[in-house]
Amino acid sequence: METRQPLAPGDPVIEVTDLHRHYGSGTTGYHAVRGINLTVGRGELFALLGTNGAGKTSAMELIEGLAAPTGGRVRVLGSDPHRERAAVRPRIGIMLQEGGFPGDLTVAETGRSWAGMTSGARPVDEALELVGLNGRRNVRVKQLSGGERRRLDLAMALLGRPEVLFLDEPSTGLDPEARAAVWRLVRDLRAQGTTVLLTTHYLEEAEELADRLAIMHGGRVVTTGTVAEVIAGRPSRIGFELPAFAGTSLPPLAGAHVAVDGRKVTVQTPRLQATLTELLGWADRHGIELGGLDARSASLEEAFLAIASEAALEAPRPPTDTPADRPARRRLMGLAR
Ligand SMILES: Nc1ncnc2c1ncn2[C@@H]1O[C@H](COP(=O)(O)OP(=O)(O)OP(=O)(O)O)[C@@H](O)[C@H]1O
Repeated sequence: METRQPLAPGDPVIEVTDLHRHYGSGTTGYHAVRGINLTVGRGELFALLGTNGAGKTSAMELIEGLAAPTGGRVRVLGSDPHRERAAVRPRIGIMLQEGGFPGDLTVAETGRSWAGMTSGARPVDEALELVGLNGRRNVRVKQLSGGERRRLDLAMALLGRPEVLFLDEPSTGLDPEARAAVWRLVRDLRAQGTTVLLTTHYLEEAEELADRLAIMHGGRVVTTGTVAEVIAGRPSRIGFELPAFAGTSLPPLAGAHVAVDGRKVTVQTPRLQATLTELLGWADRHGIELGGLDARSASLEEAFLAIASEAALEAPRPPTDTPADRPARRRLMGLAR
């Protein structure tokens, strides 16, 4: 009989040490994952972000056990997910970027055939209900909209009632309402103790959901931490337009960086409140109206763009031809037609 190690909240569920992935060999080979380290605790939602081609999917596949690493070590629920996949697979759920389920099967038939390959711990109807697809049970997969297919991919990942859920760009192609519903579902699953590793291009999604995140570039993790930690130290921004005849020059704004483009002014400052107070006091004293005044703390998006452009100066260049890696991924899951 299967024995499950009881895990306490926060116990490491995913442990990745010095992970490498190399595709091909010689001059045509490419080192896509270059020594990443990360740990995800039980019930934690960790988001893997990065520029296109940063190596997120390549790393995810190794952590999911779909491929063997070139170097380094992965442990999921204490086991090697590739070599000990029979032990790990029933306890994890994987939502691929494109599920690739046969188009001629109906939603319910897809659920039944996929349930046969999982522990079957969650009934098909319950999984379809969770993603709002119960009303589409008798529709063929090829007749589903892109967003509905995405939700079917998620429902299939939930069938085994997984302890660890891997979500590869889960809300791509979803309308705002469906995206909000997926976020609610992911939050509920996490609240029930499910550990989630997620890749996304939507920084808002990471901001909404992630307990911690890592930003990858050129196969490496360039930054990791909570959203607040990643944003910390990034300057806030004040933008406004001066009137045609301001009649006086801007105040010194200690510690801030000021860029003037015609009448448009952008101020970057590590001390938003102090700089804004100084600026508004100056405008008030001189009777100057600051047009379109906008002051905001650094967002994850700004932090991401700054980090990515800093990292791009040092990162290796990827190959120019795009390999057909996604079909390979479906094949690894046993889904290719
Ligand atoms: N099968 C393969 N053979 C050779 N190179 C590959 C293969 N699969 C991926 N790569 C290369 O490895 C790099 C990382 O790709 P990967 O798909 O992991 O990045 P990603 O961060 O998921 O990108 P995206 O955000 O665009 O999905 C890319 O330069 C890609 O071209």
